[in-house]
Amino acid sequence: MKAIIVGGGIGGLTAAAALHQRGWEIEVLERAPEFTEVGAGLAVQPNGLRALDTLGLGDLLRSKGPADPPAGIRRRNGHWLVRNDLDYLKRRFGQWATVHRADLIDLLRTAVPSAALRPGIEVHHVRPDGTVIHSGGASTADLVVGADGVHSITRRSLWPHARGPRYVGYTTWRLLTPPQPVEASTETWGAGERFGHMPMPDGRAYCYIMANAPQGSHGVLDDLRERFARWHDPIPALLHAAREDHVIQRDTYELPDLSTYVAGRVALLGDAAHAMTPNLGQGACQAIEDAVTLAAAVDGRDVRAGLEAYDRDRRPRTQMIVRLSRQVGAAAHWTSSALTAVRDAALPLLPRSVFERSLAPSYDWTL
Ligand SMILES: Cc1cc2nc3c(=O)[nH]c(=O)nc-3n(C[C@H](O)[C@H](O)[C@H](O)COP(=O)(O)OP(=O)(O)OC[C@H]3O[C@@H](n4cnc5c(N)ncnc54)[C@H](O)[C@@H]3O)c2cc1C
Repeated sequence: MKAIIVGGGIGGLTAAAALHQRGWEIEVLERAPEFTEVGAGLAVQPNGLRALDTLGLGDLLRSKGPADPPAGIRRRNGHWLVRNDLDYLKRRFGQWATVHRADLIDLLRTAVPSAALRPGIEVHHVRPDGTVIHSGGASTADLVVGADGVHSITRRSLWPHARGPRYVGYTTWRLLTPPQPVEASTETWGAGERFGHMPMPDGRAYCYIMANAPQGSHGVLDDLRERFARWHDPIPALLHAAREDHVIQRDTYELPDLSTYVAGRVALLGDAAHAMTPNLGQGACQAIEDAVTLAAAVDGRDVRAGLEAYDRDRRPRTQMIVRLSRQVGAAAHWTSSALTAVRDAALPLLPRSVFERSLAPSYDWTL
C-alpha cells in the first residue's frame, strides 16, 4: 500500500513516520527546497508527547527539551491574574517539552526513509481517486494525506467551494533570544496585546507575541521594543536581547469548519484540516495526534473505511479545540479598557480548578 503525503511540515512528517512504521510505502512531496522549519520554539504539550510516544519518539523529545507546565497569566505590571499549580498539572497530565522547531523536524525525519522525501516538488492538484498532479509530473497512491498547511492546495482541490482562511484580527511574532535568565513559561495579557515567553533547554528564551500589526515606520523589533517597554521584567530585556533577523512575523488565520476531513482516498490533517488560532499552543500537537490516529485507522483495513473512522474520531476533537482556542483568544485580545479592567478584576477571583478543568480537554488524550 502506498501513501503520498502533501507537505513535509510537522503534521506531514509525523504521518510519514506513522505510516512507514505500519508498513506503508510513502512519498512526501514538499515544495520547499529542504525539509526544515524556520526558527523559533514550540511547546509540545502532554497530549502531543503521548502521540509521539506511539512512534517511540516521545522520550527523545522529553530528554531534549523538558519543560514545566505554564506557570500562569500575568498583567503587564507583573501581578498574577492566574497562577497554575505546576505539581498538580504535571501529576495529572504528564510532562511538557519546549523544543526548537527544526529539532522536531530533524527528529521526525530520522523515522522516515530519506528516499521517501522529495523536496522541491510543488503539488498543483489532488483528486479523490488518489491522483496527485505536481511539478515533477503525476503520481497515484492508495492514500493521499493533505498536510499542506493553512493555504492547502489539497483542501482547495477537493472542497473548491469551501471558504478559505480568515484573518483573525491579530498578527503573531515569534523569536528566540540569545541565552537569557527566564523563569517558567508565562503569558502576559494587556489590552489587545499578549506576550508569552518560555525558557528553552539551551538557556535561550522563546518569545511569542500576538497583537495588532503596528503602523510604525521603525523596524519590526524596534516597534516591539517600544510597544512593550513598560511591561514587567524580563519582557523589555528579552526584546532588547533579540536580533531583528530572528523575528518571524505572520498574520493569524483560522479555517472554517469542514463537515468532513476526508474525500475518496484523501484525508486532510493538521492546519490544512483545522488551522486554529495559536492561543492554546495546540496546532502542531493536533497535527501530530491527527497523523498517528490516521495511520492507526487505515492499518490493515479498507482505506475508505479507515478514513471514515479517522474523520469520526478527529473532527469533533479538533473542532472543539479550535473553538476553545478562539474563546481564549477573545478574552486575551479585548482592546476596550473597560472590558480588560473587568477581566483583570475577575480572573484572580476564579478558583484555580476552573482553569485546570478548562485545560483538561486538550491535554487528556490517548490513541
Ligand atoms: C505564534 C505561533 C505559536 C505557535 N505555537 C505552537 C505551540 O507552542 N505548540 C503547538 O502545538 N502549535 C503551535 N502553533 C501552531 C503550529 O505552528 C501549527 O499548527 C503547525 O506547524 C501546523 O503544522 P502542519 O504540518 O499542519 O502545517 P505546516 O507547518 O504549515 O506545514 C505545511 C507544509 O506543507 C508545505 N506545502 C504547502 N503547500 C504545498 C504544496 N502545494 N506542495 C507541496 N508542499 C506544500 C509547506 O511548505 C509546509 O512545509 C503556533 C502557531 C503560531 C502562529
